[in-house]
Amino acid sequence: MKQILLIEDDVSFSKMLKHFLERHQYAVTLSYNINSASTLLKNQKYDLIFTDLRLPDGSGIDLLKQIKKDKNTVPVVLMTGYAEVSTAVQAMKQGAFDYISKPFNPDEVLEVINNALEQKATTNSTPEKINTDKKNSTNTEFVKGISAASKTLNEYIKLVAPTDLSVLITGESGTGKEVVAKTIHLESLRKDKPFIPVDCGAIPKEIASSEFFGHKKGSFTGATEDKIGHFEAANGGTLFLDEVGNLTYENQIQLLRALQERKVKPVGSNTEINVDIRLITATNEDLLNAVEKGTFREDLYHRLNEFSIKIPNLKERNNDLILYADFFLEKANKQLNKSVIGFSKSVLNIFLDYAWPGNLRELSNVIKRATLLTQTELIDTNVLPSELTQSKETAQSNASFSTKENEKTLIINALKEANNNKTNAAKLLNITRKTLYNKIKEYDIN
Ligand SMILES: Nc1ncnc2c1ncn2[C@@H]1O[C@H](COP(=O)(O)OP(=O)(O)OP(=O)(O)O)[C@@H](O)[C@H]1O
Repeated sequence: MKQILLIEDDVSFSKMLKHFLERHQYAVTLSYNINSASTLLKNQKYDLIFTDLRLPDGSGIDLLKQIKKDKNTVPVVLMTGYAEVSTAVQAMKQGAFDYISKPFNPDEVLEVINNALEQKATTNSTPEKINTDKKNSTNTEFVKGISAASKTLNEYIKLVAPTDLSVLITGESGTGKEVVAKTIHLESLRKDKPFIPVDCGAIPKEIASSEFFGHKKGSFTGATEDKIGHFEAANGGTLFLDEVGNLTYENQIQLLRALQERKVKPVGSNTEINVDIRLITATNEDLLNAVEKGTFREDLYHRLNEFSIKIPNLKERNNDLILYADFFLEKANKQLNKSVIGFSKSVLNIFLDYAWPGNLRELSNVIKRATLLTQTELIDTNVLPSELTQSKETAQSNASFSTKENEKTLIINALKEANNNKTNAAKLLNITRKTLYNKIKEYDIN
């Protein structure tokens, strides 16, 4: 029988909860303050800790910190009053498994407990809940989306990564082409070798061969030192050529030759160097069109395009938006040393309605700026750039219905994604479980 330590100073409420849990086959030990809970924790192992936020001798967060300090991996769930939700969210950032706000719905309690115990069974380490769920095992800053478009993308990445196929990544600016290239590298057998990104659009054509293949000291004016080229630097690993459509015809020939022969010769050298690289390229222009126009070599195009991946625009993966917004907020908080908790409802609606022409990069920038400007716990509309709020105003007259519809669809999708698990669906939507329950009722979702 699973052991739960329940810490709650409201005697009648704690007894009621204890009976309820015992009826559901849990063994419950009661404690009314932090002091006695700490003693109990020293002497016995529990599977779960359920603690009130406010206790007579301190806060549930103090206890949580102590538990984490002792490297105890027991999941901690906080119970809060409605007004304390923001503190509870902070607690989750400190490693609490979840929080549940009073008054409880019995189903909610059981669901949270099941989730916490399941999590405990599958992990031996402290749960860094939100982030580990979203990131892949290689620990890049790659958030896996949950929309259908993202799922296909993730599937392609997973399939192609362990091969040595050349990958051509296409997608609009800011959709994450470089992040995907890096993720492929990190999920490949070459992950311990270098990943060398090169922006082909930024290399003047006169020095492109020296950049790619290196040069010998004195081989041309200005060559004051030997220089290692990108191919050699990437040896054993992955070379990522961004904006590959910008290469001149002559550079394309040199590149093709190096890829075919797997050898490079630094400018001014007589010796060829063997190179073993995996090539990933990216472009936001239509390379096939360039091939048709004769500005991009067809043989090189096929050499680069052994496998192609198209990254969807952010608008095509609206269901991922809140997930990404949450990720960028966490990142901005860390970078700016702030602790903004989330977004107001109107901001989320604006985010969901906006076209995001600059894709994930624009979302990231908007959130970083808003985080910097926010003096309260939530990002509100007053810190959004005018292009977002203006487009909302013009859209507002005919979009209020679609916003509600949007919300309902988002909730249904999140529930589907989470296999009907309300806790996980609420997390995907970045709302509390309580709000999710209310909305399920409001929209009459089964
Ligand atoms: N899956 C993802 N998870 C987390 N962050 C992401 C993801 N995809 C993109 N980003 C972030 O979005 C921003 C843009 O990504 P990136 O530079 O890879 O886009 P890009 O398509 O290569 O852009 P460009 O075409 O302008 O070179 C970066 O800040 C990146 O960290």
